[in-house]
Amino acid sequence: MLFSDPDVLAIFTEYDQRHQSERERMQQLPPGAFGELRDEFLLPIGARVGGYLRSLVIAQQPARILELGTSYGYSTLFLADAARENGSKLVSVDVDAAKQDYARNMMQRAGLADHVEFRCGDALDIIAQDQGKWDFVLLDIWKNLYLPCFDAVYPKLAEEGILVSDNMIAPASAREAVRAYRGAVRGKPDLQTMLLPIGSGIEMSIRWTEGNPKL
Ligand SMILES: C[S@@+](CC[C@H](N)C(=O)[O-])C[C@H]1O[C@@H](n2cnc3c(N)ncnc32)[C@H](O)[C@@H]1O
Repeated sequence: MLFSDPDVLAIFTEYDQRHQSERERMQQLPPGAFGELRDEFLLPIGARVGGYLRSLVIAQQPARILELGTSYGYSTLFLADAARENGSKLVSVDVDAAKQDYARNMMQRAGLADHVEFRCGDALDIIAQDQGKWDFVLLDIWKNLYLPCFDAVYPKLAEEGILVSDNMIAPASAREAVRAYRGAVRGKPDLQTMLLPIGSGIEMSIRWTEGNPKL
């Protein structure tokens, strides 16, 4: 079972049902129509990645978690549930206020609202405005923004902090942006990085700086 709390599980089931019906709708769209409609869809990380990230966060116990790309709150549900378990602070960022309102309502109904702070605005501005370090970052916004977001968030990734990015394998249309992102990540000598074949492909990068006494 993904969630033991029945209120959280009920909200996950709602997301899952919406996702199933959206998949059918997506398959019926005429070629080229998706681009204009993409904000109507959840575009979620999926249950396997969500479950993996929830376990990872509970195991790592990050003090501060940053989610770039709230959308309607599907991935937020997994991170907020883990944040509650740990007493971590989760900040979730999206430029679309209506989607965040939906996500906020879902987190309230799940009983997780006290464990998420929603920040609405451009991810690059919000990253720049926050002076603290991040112990866990989920990067899941539009793929052309992966590289600038990485450049902005990398200096703020804590020692032993984990950066996870979604869509490293699919969709194929994101490949070019993903390659540029992966190249930049691999250029940083203090990041250890692994591509995991889970869901649409996630990459996990951990900061281990030379001189860390654990090395
Ligand atoms: C793929 S969706 C996120 C899906 C979500 N993580 C989930 O699993 O349900 C990408 C999101 O990035 C947001 N986004 C796009 N450009 C942005 C920007 N410049 N700043 C912040 N969010 C942005 C979009 O509004 C969209 O909701």
